[in-house]
Amino acid sequence: MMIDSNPPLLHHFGALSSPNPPPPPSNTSSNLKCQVMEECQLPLIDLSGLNSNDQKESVACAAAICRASSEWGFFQVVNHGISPELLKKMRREQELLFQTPFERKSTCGLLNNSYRWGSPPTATSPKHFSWSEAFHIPLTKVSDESCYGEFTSLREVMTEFAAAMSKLARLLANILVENLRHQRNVIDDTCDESTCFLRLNHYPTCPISAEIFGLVPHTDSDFLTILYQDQVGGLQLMKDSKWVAVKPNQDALIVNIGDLFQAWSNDVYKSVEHKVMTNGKKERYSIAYFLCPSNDSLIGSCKEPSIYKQFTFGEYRKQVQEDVKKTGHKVGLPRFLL
Ligand SMILES: C=C1C[C@]23C[C@@]1(O)CC[C@H]2[C@@]12CC[C@H](O)[C@@](C)(C(=O)O1)[C@H]2[C@@H]3C(=O)O
Ligand SMILES: O=C(O)CCC(=O)C(=O)O
Ligand SMILES: [Fe+2]
Repeated sequence: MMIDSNPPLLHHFGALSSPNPPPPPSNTSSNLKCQVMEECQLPLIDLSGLNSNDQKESVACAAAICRASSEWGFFQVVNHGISPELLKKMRREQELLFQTPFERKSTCGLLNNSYRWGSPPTATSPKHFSWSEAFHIPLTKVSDESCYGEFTSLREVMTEFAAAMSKLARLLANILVENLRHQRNVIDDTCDESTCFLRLNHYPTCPISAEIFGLVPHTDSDFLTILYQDQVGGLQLMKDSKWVAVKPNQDALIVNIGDLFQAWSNDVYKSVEHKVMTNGKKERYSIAYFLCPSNDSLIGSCKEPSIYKQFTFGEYRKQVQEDVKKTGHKVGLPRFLL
């Protein structure tokens, strides 16, 4: 019997689509507009500017971060302080992890039992289905020996990787907070090691159609996300009401603003919708670091009049989960408009 490392995506997708053969996900109006895909270079920011002795240069670098967060909600950073060796080691461990037989990944308690595939499990239509698998791990569990079984080297590398991503995420988030001249340090007050997440994503090749989602369109529910992707491509984001494809850059990490920074900044920083499209020939890997606060953290606007009701992060997550369960998709911030 052949042992498969991939989850039964084809079987599950087929069951959601009828008649035979399965059609691609039905196009929303915004998807229809993107038949000819534009590829974009995200704003590229060299973080070595932040350490410059020339104050003008460090101020300009911080300003570029804030401008991109407001105009694009997305940017890429080079000279980010995470060594290429560590990134390479992390990718190798990620590949080995996902090559583990599906039965084992999904049942043996690996990484805090955080394995998921084709999510959400409640998807009833192809347009809510994600052709991917992931481990979504709370940072508190990253160094926990009991989460790894025989994957001992994964633990060592992932602990180092998570620490480096945390440091970078905090650096960027604090620049964004300071830019709005806010007194309280919202990041240091609400986020710590125990509240953030690391998500290891794997997008197996998809033999059906390039119009199937690797990850359904969504915004991230955090303050900000740092993404380490491979060179395959497939990430797309909304820019000026059009889907544009992100051109991979092997020296860069991608940063995107999440819903909490949009709410806190009263729409100055933008949490932009993004998605991943599948590839028929090449599998794809990425890792996302989510800078999240504790569930009881109150998120309110840093200035008046506020566009959104105040909410705790716990309330926000609950609402997202309820919406995904009921409607198949995340509604997000519009639920909290005043
Ligand atoms: C299918 C879904 C799971 C997800 C919410 C969503 O409707 C869309 C994308 C998913 C995502 C990706 C980023 C974060 O990991 C996450 C917590 C989020 O806010 O959107 C997850 C959601 C999830 O895994 O529950
Ligand atoms: O894999 C990617 O490029 C994006 C992943 C993502 O959006 C997420 O994990 O929230
Ligand atoms: Fe995302």
